[in-house]
Amino acid sequence: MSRIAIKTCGLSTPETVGAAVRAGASHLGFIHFPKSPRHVDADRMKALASAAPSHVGRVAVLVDADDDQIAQLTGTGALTALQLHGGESPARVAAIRQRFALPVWKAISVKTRADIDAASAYAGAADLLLFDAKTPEGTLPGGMGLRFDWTLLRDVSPSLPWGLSGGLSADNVCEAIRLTGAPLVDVSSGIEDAPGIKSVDKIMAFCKAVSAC
Ligand SMILES: O=C(O)c1ccccc1NCC(=O)[C@H](O)[C@H](O)COP(=O)(O)O
Repeated sequence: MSRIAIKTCGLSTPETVGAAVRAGASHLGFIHFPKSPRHVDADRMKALASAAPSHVGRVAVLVDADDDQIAQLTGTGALTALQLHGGESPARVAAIRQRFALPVWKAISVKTRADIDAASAYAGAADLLLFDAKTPEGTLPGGMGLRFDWTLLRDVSPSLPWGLSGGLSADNVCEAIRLTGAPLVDVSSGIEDAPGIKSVDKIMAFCKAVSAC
């Protein structure tokens, strides 16, 4: 496994889960958001997550989900974390973390340095911040293959564990890590042939690139 943690996100088949595990991903991400081409329903998510070995993190990605939706995914031990990728406030993040007793990752949409600075409001509420590119109004809040200006993270010491996301691929991930010092990288579009269609070859290439950085 690479010294940099890797989350391969938007997995929806046993084949690509297996490939990510073999390639050395530290975390597997599953999207539960019907508007996404990567959406998996609760039963499928639990089956995919349960099939992964216990040393690999299994993260459910949700967008402004209510407690009933979250309850359908949790409680079986299949998941190890919840990633909140909508407009959840610090208070809502803290409430979800307390009610569901799972670590919570909060995605932070970044366009400017102010977006990064404002993420300190999640200290004490979230367990990890995932800095991702801000996406255009009316599109998906993540998984768009867009990157932000990585130099915005220079000289930043986030108050929480953190990761970098948005527009990463095997070709650019080492530059991203060099510029930001990210301890965790998250990828979706960069390991796909088309939205929602993961590529085993690209999963392998991404993880190999990270471990060679
Ligand atoms: O991937 C999706 O379809 C998605 C939909 C709604 C909310 C979040 C979503 N993805 C979250 C992720 O963690 C992605 O890996 C992250 O945004 C990076 O995506 P990409 O730029 O495509 O690598």
